[in-house]
Amino acid sequence: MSLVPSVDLKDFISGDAERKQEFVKEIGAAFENIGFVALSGHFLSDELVDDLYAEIKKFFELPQETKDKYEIEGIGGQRGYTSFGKEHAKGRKEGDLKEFWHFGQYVENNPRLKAEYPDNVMVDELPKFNEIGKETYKMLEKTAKYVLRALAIHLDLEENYFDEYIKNGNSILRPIHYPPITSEPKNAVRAAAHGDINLITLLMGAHGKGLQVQNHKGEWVDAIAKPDELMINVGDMLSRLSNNKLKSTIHRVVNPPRELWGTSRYSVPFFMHPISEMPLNCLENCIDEEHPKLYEDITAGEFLHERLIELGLIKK
Ligand SMILES: O=C(O)CCC(=O)C(=O)O
Ligand SMILES: [Fe+2]
Repeated sequence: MSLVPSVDLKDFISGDAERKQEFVKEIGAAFENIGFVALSGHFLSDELVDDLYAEIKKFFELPQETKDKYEIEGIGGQRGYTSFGKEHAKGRKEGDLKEFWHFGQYVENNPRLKAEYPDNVMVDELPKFNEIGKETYKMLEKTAKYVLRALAIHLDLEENYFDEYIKNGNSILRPIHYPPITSEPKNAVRAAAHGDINLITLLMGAHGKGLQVQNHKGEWVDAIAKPDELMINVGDMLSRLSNNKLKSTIHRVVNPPRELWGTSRYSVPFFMHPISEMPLNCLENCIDEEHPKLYEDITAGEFLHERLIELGLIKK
C-alpha cells in the first residue's frame, strides 16, 4: 500500500454496528500496514480551525524577545515556547528548522496530576490564543478517545481499555512554525526522520506538501490530507503495547523546493499521551510463537523521560 487510506469517524459513532465494525477494520488495517490514516468526521469545526491558525500566526509573528519570555527553563519544553533549532530528531545533531508552542493538559478533579504536570503558560499579549488553544486541545482529545476505542476493539481489548489511562493524560498540543528558509540549510531539514513517542498523533495542517512517510520498501511517500481531514499516526508507545502489530511509521517534513523557501509552514500535531503510570508492557494477546515479545516492560512516564533526553529537550 503506498497511499494513506481515508476513514470517517462518523461511521464509528453512527450507532450502526456494521458501519462501526467497518471503521475498526479499516483503521486497524491502515495502522498494521502504513501506520497512517486520514480521518474526517472529527470534532473540530471550520471556525475553530480558522481561529486557531489566525492565533498561531499572531503568536509566531510576535517579536523574538516577547516569545523568549515564554521559553521556560527546567521543564523540558513541555509547556510554552521552544525556540528555533532547539529540538533535533533522535540520533541527529542538527536542530530541526522549526519553533513551536506546547499546550498541555487542563487537569480536572485530580490534584495529584495537577501537581505532577507543569502549568500551562498564558500568553499575556494574546488572550484569545490561550482560549482557542484550550478548545482545540479538548476537541482533539475527544477525537483521539474515539480513535483509541476503535483500536482497542481491533486489538481484542475492552472498547474502553484506554479510557482510564487517557483521562487527564499527559497529551500535548503543538502548533509548529517552520519559518521561511533564508540561507542554504545544508543538512538541516524542517523535521528530520523520526517516529512519534506517544500513543497516537492527530495532525492538523497536513494538506500541503511537506510531510512524507516511509513505506515498507523504505521509499518516502507524500502524505497529504484533504482539507477536512486530520492525519493520524501510531506512535512508539502504541507500537510497544501492541508488540509492533500497529506500526509507528518513520516520517519527516522535507524542505520545500528553492522557489518556495520564502513560505512558512504551519502544522499542529496533537500528541496523545496517557498518564505516566500506564504500563506499556506488550499485550499478552499480541505475543505468540510467530511474534515473540519485542520490548522490555516500561511505563509511559519512564519511556517519555528517556525520549526527551534523546531529543535534546532535557538533560540527563
Ligand atoms: O509538521 C508536520 O506536518 C509533522 C510534524 C511532526 O511529525 C511532529 O512534530 O512530530
Ligand atoms: Fe511526528
